[in-house]
Amino acid sequence: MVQPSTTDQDLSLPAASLTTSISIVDPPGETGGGSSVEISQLWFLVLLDTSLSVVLADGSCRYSMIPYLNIVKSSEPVPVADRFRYAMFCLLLFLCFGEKLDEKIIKKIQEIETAKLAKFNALGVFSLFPRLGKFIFRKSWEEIVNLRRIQLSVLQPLIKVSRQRREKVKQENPDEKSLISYINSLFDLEVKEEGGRKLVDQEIANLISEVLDAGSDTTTALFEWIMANLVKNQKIQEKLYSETHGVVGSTEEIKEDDLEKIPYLKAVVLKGLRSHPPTHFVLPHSVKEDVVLNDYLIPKNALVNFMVGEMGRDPKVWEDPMEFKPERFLDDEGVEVDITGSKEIKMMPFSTGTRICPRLGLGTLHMEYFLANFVRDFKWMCVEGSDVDMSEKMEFTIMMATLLEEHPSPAHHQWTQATPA
Ligand code: HEM
Repeated sequence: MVQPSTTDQDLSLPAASLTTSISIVDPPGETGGGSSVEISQLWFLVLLDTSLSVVLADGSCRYSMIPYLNIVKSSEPVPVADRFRYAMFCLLLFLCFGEKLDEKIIKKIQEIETAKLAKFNALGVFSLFPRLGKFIFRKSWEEIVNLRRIQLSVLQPLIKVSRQRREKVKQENPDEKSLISYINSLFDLEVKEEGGRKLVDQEIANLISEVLDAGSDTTTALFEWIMANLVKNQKIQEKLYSETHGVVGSTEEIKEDDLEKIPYLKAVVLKGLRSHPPTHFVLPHSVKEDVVLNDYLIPKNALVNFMVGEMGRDPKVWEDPMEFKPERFLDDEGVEVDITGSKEIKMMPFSTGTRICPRLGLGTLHMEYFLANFVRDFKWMCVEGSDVDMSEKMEFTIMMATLLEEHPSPAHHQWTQATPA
């Protein structure tokens, strides 16, 4: 979800975490089984060797493979969500700046974002009412403001370099139609209400920070929930594997165009979005005029929110709502469900209306891409004798209460869940 800032408009949203033992074995139907080192290497490779979204000047969006071949060998269990979140940070920073940043800078930016969100979450319900929150939690608020200063000091040099580069390219070729990045589009933005002025660095830093938070935690939470469900529901995992394998085979890389050919993959992602939406509320909205709804008066400017989590789990709308049944999203013609709210609202993980998540397509694409690659390359299982703990924990998004961990072992590669804190 969107990064809470220190303006009155922002809020931080709830989240949850998981604990289980999971081992990776050969995909169904495959023979042989790589050694632990090979599997270990592949695991990290799959996480970090990822496609990056590249938006062209004509508005088209393409994925090009830009590898993050950051193979890590570790004998310690590694929290899966942390690795995934880092991979998302790499992706999103590339999207923002149009270039692969130095790893140290990526980690620094991530560290500041994480600290900021943690502080904001600590405000609890007062994050919804920043004016009050500022007053009651003065010290925490000062810390948040300080973190934002540090954040600006890290982002500002990057913004400066990008701005100079942009100006140089424009001078040399005013009709330049090459690759653009998010930051370049921000440089071109004009604030009409304020005489067409351009955005200042602090505003650009805020918008970049918003994308990082909105795009990393949401996707990470959803990924962890879907993987946990696939571990619990082996038949569904096998079906997903065979449908994915049927389209791409075992040797080829799964590309964006391939994802379109795997309706079952889309159904699995939709199922995850329905019963484990990363945020159980949207950002606060308000009505512009007094409105009467079902005999209730909603006064002008009153804050309004929606119980997104409850909607997707409503037994009046969804039979056996917590059952993992991706089939219910499929009909003879493929995937059948409207998640934008334009026809009906049975679930709204991305919200609806004019403030609907602006990167709904990108979020779904990331999820499908990672899941397809994960399931095509490995079989994910609980380590014998353990089960997945599906309790929820509220953070910035709804995470698993016990962290899912990847745990290298001499015999084979395993995942275990961390002991709940
Ligand atoms: C599974 C993935 C995602 C989910 C479930 C999700 C969900 C949401 C929701 C519920 C909102 C609030 C809308 C409202 O208040 O009405 C939102 C806003 C937003 N999301 Fe996403 N999102 C996802 C991925 C992403 C990604 C990948 C990006 C960026 C790369 C992104 C960028 C944003 C931004 C910038 C906003 C704020 C829009 C505004 O202020 O009007 N989201 N998202």
